[in-house]
This record gives sequence, structure tokens and C-alpha cells, in this order.
Amino acid sequence: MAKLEIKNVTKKFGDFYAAKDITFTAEEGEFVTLLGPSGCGKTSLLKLIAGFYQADEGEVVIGGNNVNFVPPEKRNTAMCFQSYALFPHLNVSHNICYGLQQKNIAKDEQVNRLNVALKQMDLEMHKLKMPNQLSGGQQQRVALARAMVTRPDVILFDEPLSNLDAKLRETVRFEIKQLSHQYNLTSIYVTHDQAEALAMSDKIIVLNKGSIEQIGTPLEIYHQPVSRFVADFIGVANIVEAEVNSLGNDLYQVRSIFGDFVAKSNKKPAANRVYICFRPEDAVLCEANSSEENQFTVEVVQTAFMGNLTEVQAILPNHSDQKIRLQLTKYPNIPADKRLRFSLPSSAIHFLEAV
Ligand SMILES: Nc1ncnc2c1ncn2[C@@H]1O[C@H](COP(=O)(O)OP(=O)(O)OP(=O)(O)O)[C@@H](O)[C@H]1O
Repeated sequence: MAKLEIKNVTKKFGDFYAAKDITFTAEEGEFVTLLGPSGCGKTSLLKLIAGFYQADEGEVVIGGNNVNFVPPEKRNTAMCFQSYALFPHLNVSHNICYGLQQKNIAKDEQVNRLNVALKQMDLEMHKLKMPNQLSGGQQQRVALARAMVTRPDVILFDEPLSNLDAKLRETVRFEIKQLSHQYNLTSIYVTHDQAEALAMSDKIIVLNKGSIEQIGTPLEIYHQPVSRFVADFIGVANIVEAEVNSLGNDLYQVRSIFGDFVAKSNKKPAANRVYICFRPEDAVLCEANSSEENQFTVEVVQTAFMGNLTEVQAILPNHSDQKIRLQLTKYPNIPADKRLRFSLPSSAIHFLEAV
């Protein structure tokens, strides 16, 4: 049985849908991320799970029980906010124990859980400090410890890393992931940062305007996006219209402004005319007279050396309005005419929605 089930949940504000017929599950110990641009309804969904909002339609089921009419304080969830929401007048230990006192957990048990949490979160030396004496990362760890000690059925994270600097964000990102797996926490994590979602999640739910666009593992979401929205939002994608005809055996003839390609896909295209996409890193530099498949030529507009790779911005020679982005592991020799030839593996071409 799933730890959390969201069944056909809809939430409206006036005529506006913050959540539209949302259905997904989180298994025990699963790390599920709600990912999407600002205003797509991520926080509203967290609030529906926590009980701060009530669904207009559908069911929120935690541990097998419908909690639609259970108030927030009676739902066994814990929330970690981006602002940490630590009590400024309580020291680290008192902050961590706050939820345990509210739940009338016996004093000895409170001390046990506190000591374990201080150790896990590497906070022992800070246990008597006040929140304003802690760094952002330490405050985040206190907030996480405070949520974890209550042993919630579901732990809800609302962009918890957005106030941290880039380096610390990466460290805390790994800590949260490791701790949630170590303690088998069922986590619902909200972010608009696709790199964070890809790095942390067992399952990603991509939201757009209150609806689910795609549910999948990070690999599925990145390598098999189902729509232009997902392909474009997660990483960089080159997206064009194409005419697609089956050749049998999962092979397809693809005609687009790139020329004629052969694509290999076990997913049938939605129609004869669809959008197709490929990732910048999938195109491979090749020689003019080489025999590699699916060759095309681009005209380089700009290159950016990024250390481990080089970003190439280009156009198609006969379609100067078609911008293309490519990524190369080696800095290319750009010839005088600025033209580079690439090949694209047939499995790198993905079918998106119908045109
Ligand atoms: N209490 C409310 N009353 C009216 N509209 C609301 C309310 N709460 C949220 N909304 C609207 O619902 C939409 C979704 O908001 P929500 O906070 O869930 O988005 P989000 O994806 O979390 O965005 P962000 O990443 O910017 O936090 C927004 O357009 C917002 O203005």
C-alpha cells in the first residue's frame, strides 16, 4: 500500500485551477519531487497534503486513511520550509524537540530522539546555540531534524534549499537524499530547480498550470520527455516539427528541417506530424564523408567553453531562424565557413506531442 495517495484532486481559487485532477502515489521511503515553474501549483499541492488547504474534489489518503477532513495538526506530516521557520527564541535542542512536546512524547524518549538527531545532523556542538548564531546550512539541518524526530508518515519539503548558496545547496541536497533513504522517509519535495529534482528524486512529477505533464524517474523524464513542455523545462532540448512514417521494427523515417533522419523508438508517435526533440549532448561531430547515420550541418554562431564541455549555439544554414544548441566534450576546430557536421544516433530522437 502506498504511504501517500493523491486521487483526482482538484483545488480551485475562484475560476483558477491551482490543482486539476491530480493523481499520484508515494510509496514508503520514496523521494517524490513536484517540479514545475513558478505558479504551477507545487506549494498548493503540499498544502493540500498537509491539510492547510482542502481539496474541492478528490481524496488525500495517508497511510491508507482518507484525511480530507482531518485538520493539519492531526495529520502525521511534517513540513520543512525554505525559510526554515525556526523559533528564534528557542535554542537548537528546544527547536528540535518542539514537535515532540506538542505530541506529548515522554521526556526520556524526547532526549533519545534529540541525541540521535543531533548526531545524525552533525549538530552536537551547536545544540545550545540560538538560530541567529547558525549558518544557513546549519539552520536547514535543524529544520530537517525537527521534522524528522516526529517520525512523520510523510515529510514535506517546500524549496528547502533556495536560500543557500550554490555550493552548500549541493552538499545539503546530498545530505537530505541520504538521510531520507537511511531513515526510509516518505518525502514530497517541491522545487523549480530541474537539476535538484534530477539529482535527488526517485520519482519526479512535472506540473504545468495545475496539471501533471509527466510522472517518471529522473532518467525517464530526461530521456523520454512526453511533451515540448517537459523536454524544454528539464534541461535543454532542440525541438522541431517533423513528419514521421513507420518503417517497422521500431524504426521511423523522420522528415524535418534538419533533413531526413531515421529514428528508433519503442514509443509510437502520437500522429503523422509531431514535434521531435534531441538533447544537445547527443549530437556527435563527424567528418563530411563519414558513414555515420543522421548527418546534418550547422553554422556556428557562438561557442562557450565551460571547462568540461563546450556549448555551441548554431543555426541551420538554410533555416537561419532555427536555433540549435549542441554540447561537445572537446573544443571543436571551427573552420572559416563556421560549418560543423554532426551525426545523431537514431535512438536520440524523441517523439513529443502532435503538431
Ligand atoms: N490562497 C490562495 N488564493 C488565491 N490564489 C492562490 C492561493 N494560493 C495559491 N494561489 C494561486 O495558485 C497558483 C499556484 O500557486 P502555488 O503557490 O501552488 O505555485 P508554486 O508552483 O508553488 O509557485 P512558486 O514556485 O512561485 O512558489 C498561483 O497562481 C497562485 O497565485
